[in-house]
Amino acid sequence: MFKFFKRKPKIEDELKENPNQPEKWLKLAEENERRAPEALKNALLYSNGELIEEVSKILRNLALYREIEPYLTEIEEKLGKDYSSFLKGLIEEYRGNFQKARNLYDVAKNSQNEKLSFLSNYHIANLYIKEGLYDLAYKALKEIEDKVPESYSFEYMVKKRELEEKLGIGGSKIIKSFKEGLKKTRDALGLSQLSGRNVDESLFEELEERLILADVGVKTTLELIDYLKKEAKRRKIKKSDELLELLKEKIKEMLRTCKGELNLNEKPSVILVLGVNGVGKTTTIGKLAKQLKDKEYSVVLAAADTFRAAAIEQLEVWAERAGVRIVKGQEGTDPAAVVYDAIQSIKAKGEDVLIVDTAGRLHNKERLMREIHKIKKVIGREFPGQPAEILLVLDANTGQNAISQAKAFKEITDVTGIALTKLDGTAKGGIVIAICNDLKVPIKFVGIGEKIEDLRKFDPEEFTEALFSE
Ligand SMILES: Nc1nc2c(ncn2[C@@H]2O[C@H](COP(=O)(O)OP(=O)(O)OP(=O)(O)O)[C@@H](O)[C@H]2O)c(=O)[nH]1
Repeated sequence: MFKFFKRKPKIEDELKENPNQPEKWLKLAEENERRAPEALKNALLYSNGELIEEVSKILRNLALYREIEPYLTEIEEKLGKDYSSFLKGLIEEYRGNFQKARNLYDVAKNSQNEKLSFLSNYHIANLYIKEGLYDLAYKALKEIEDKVPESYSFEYMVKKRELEEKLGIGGSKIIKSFKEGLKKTRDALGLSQLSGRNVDESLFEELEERLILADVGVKTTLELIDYLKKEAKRRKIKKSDELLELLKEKIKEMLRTCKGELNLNEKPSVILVLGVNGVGKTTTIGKLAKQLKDKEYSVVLAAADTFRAAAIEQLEVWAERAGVRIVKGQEGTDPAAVVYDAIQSIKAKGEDVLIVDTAGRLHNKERLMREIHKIKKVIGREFPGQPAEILLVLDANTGQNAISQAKAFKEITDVTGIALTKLDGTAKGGIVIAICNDLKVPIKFVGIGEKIEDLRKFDPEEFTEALFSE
């Protein structure tokens, strides 16, 4: 007997019979692209909005943004403005109108439907990421961290972790002491007081004033303000928070060009340290010696600032503190002779790093120039191509003066890196941006206190975040 084979009813027939099967409308949308827009609309309506996540995924996969538009009015009437705004947001995002999309998601993000609220914030965060506004993206993600649906949990976690990496937060990347160290500058800049304002001429003027007060320097300040004005116009930025985000990312971009590792590729590596008296040269040498020793380098100091006995003694104190050897001469000894002795000594003992302290009398430039050239010659004769690093120590408190000092030293010798001290004691931390932008010399270290551990490798993200974030 032939069993009568009942043809499996087509989805359409089943839905004709009973349209209230939202999952089936989804399936129809996936199988029949021509009917997909109407099917997605029905899936959404018959599920009373619960299938918004699945509907938006199919909409995105099939790029049916134009085709869904005719159904938005009915969706708004039956489900509400939050749903139609979210879908319009998807359409604008697809078209690359990020600002418009964000405004539409803003309407949907407070929806009663937790999933719709999550999706709207998630899309807002993604748009901020696309525009490089990482802090705002992170804030948007943080707002929804307890609303993440299972289907998004991995993707959400990865995105959040990536942002934490970019922003250098979480973990101990922005160390407390560093943030404290920059408190005076952060307070002086007072950028958080500019939050929630409209973007207008008075805001730009106030921002300009604060940047100059923090010693960013007129040239760099005007460059930054000019950039912000152009970008605010191009991106149609209305709120100060987005503008400040842009400023932060621009400063990071600027400072990244000044990031540099200490050059220790040779053995031994000779580091020549320059700087006028009082900037913190000896202290910085002590801190650096300790840091390198902690990294298993064997370090020797050469007291080639023989002009004053006090300088020799002071270096001895720091050598003691850091637990490293020191080679010195008598007060008044030829500095190059001290360096020669130090070189013979480390050649005999096979140490890794020689840090040479030099005199800091810039007022007698001719003499200083002769001294430094002679020292460099002795070093170069013994170790061709060295010194490996010529580190100029500048005092952040001296503000724009530090720049003229740096320019003077650059006339005497090439400078391969800067150590900027006393950032903790100054409200003029903006000098870091000015030095970077004016001198184009890598900033290798910043000093943030008198203690031996108060020397940080310069990290543009860490520095900028510490300037901006409370
Ligand atoms: N707050 C603070 N003080 C610092 C920092 N670096 C150095 N100092 C202080 O600045 C003063 C001068 O430091 P020195 O290392 O003696 O400066 P120098 O360049 O060697 O000066 P001379 O010894 O005269 O050659 C000292 O009191 C240091 O403790 C820093 O990063 N923060």
